[in-house]
Amino acid sequence: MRTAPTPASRFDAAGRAPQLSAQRLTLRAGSRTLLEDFTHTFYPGEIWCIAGPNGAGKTTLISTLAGLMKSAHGHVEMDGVRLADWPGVELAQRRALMPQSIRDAFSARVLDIVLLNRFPHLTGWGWERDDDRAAAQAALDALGLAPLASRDVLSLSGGERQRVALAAALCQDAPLLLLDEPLAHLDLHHQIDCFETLTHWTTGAHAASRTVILSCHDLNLARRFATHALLMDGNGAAHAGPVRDVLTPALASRAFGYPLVLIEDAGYEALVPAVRGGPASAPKLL
Ligand SMILES: Nc1ncnc2c1ncn2[C@@H]1O[C@H](COP(=O)(O)OP(=O)(O)OP(=O)(O)O)[C@@H](O)[C@H]1O
Repeated sequence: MRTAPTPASRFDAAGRAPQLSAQRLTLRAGSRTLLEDFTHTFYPGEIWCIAGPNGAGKTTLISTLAGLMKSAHGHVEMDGVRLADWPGVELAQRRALMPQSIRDAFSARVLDIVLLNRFPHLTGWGWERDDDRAAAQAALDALGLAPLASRDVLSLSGGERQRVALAAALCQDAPLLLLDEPLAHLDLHHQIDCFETLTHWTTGAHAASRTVILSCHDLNLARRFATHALLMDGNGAAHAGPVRDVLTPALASRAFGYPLVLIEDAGYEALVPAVRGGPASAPKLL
């Protein structure tokens, strides 16, 4: 989707102020253009799934939206201000990033690892206060991790460590969550728990202030739990919009280079890979 830049102060039809906006963003990796001239505004109350094939540029985009990578062209604004103009601590109070991979270099209790993400809120000598410890405990509770609070982080399984990383991002208490493959290593039950936690996090009293942008390879969970999707093809183009308008058989087949069909049963829908030589309903790739 390539659209003209819009003023950062633009409100949507529901009167919501933009939380994050990409203005004419172009992302490159070596000689490849991953995303070209992309302009889009993200509003509070939305859960965005960034989808696309391996190497399409999902991590690159999330890192750029977080202000950790420079774009080749264009810029990103948060609350109407360019990311580059935000002081570091204030930026960390406004957006939390969960990276794709975490490597722990030392032993530490799970609770203390989660508490590290309270750093943008610490004052004075930098010691955490009761409300910081309460925030860390609440984040662990939200993801069913309270029983692991005293465990050494080095002893966790891959899925447990992934959920602790998500708890740490939640504990940062920033209204914008940028999550790079938060479902990686999680079994189906915990993937759904994770999405339900994020849905709860962005609805109700918080719908006017909180946004989630995550990358995810499971198109069906995205169709069920995300409100919007951004589908990258890795060659510069992207489609952005309501999740069911974007993660369609036609658009997803083209982006992933494999025909997908949408099957429906008892009110449920699923995008599944077409069987080679199977029924003619599978879309032909253009
Ligand atoms: N320094 C670099 N030089 C050249 N290419 C790079 C460099 N860094 C990253 N890339 C390439 O940029 C592309 C986008 O990488 P990115 O990690 O953003 O993709 P992704 O969509 O998140 O992939 P995945 O689904 O595999 O996690 C990849 O093809 C990667 O090899």
